[in-house]
Amino acid sequence: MSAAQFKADLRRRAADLRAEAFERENLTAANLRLSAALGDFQGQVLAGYLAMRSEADPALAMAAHSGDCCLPVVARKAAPLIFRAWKPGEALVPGAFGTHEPPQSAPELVPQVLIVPMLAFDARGYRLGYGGGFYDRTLEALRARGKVTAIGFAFDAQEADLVPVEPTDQPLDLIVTPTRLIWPMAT
Ligand SMILES: Nc1nc2c(c(=O)[nH]1)N(C=O)[C@@H](CNc1ccc(C(=O)N[C@@H](CCC(=O)O)C(=O)O)cc1)CN2
Ligand SMILES: Nc1ncnc2c1ncn2[C@@H]1O[C@H](COP(=O)(O)OP(=O)(O)OP(=O)(O)O)[C@@H](O)[C@H]1O
Repeated sequence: MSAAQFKADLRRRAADLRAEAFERENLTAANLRLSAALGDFQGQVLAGYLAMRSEADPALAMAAHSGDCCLPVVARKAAPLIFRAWKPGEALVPGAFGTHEPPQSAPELVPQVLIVPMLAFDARGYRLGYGGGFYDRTLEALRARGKVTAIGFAFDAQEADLVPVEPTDQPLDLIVTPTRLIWPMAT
């Protein structure tokens, strides 16, 4: 089975596991842990996300961040995401794939630290998203420009033994769950 097929299979199972975890997990605890981790990045531009489906919602940690915040915007398919400035409570407009995004009038920002959503992760820091390759392309482009920190935010139940890896996959620098801070092991 190819990594891509295996990923598609894992995606379906991971979505079910995440939905179950979403019902029982404590997002306040998770956000406190995320906020603590973001303490090292005060004053830096933070990219968060607007939680969809059963994603762990980072809204509290975004609101507590001391520094500019932005949200991802799908500029086009098979391209890196762009980011537009946003503060909790500000208006959003409908975007691609059922997302919501800041309006075009919001300035484009280049994040220095990102909270990254996902379906599954492993202890090496590899992650599985919805399959668009958006965060992989985005992190590749940002890392080519300079220092950037990618923090995965997830429920513990989203940990997989080994997420299948393709050459284009960009690993996470840190993963925050309601109970743990995971510093990915070198591969
Ligand atoms: N909250 C959140 N915002 C985000 C992302 C995300 O993963 N989570 N993105 C991360 O990239 C970008 C949006 N990309 C997305 C890509 C695909 C799907 C999606 O629903 N895919 C379908 C399959 C669609 C198809 O095959 O045509 C699915 O998963 O069922 C959603 C968002 C930017 N904003
Ligand atoms: N930097 C890149 N350049 C070219 N193709 C890429 C790049 N990054 C990812 N891809 C391609 O995009 C496709 C989807 O990637 P993948 O399955 O890793 O997405 P994902 O991590 O689940 O999604 P996302 O990053 O949007 O949350 C793969 O076929 C991969 O080959």
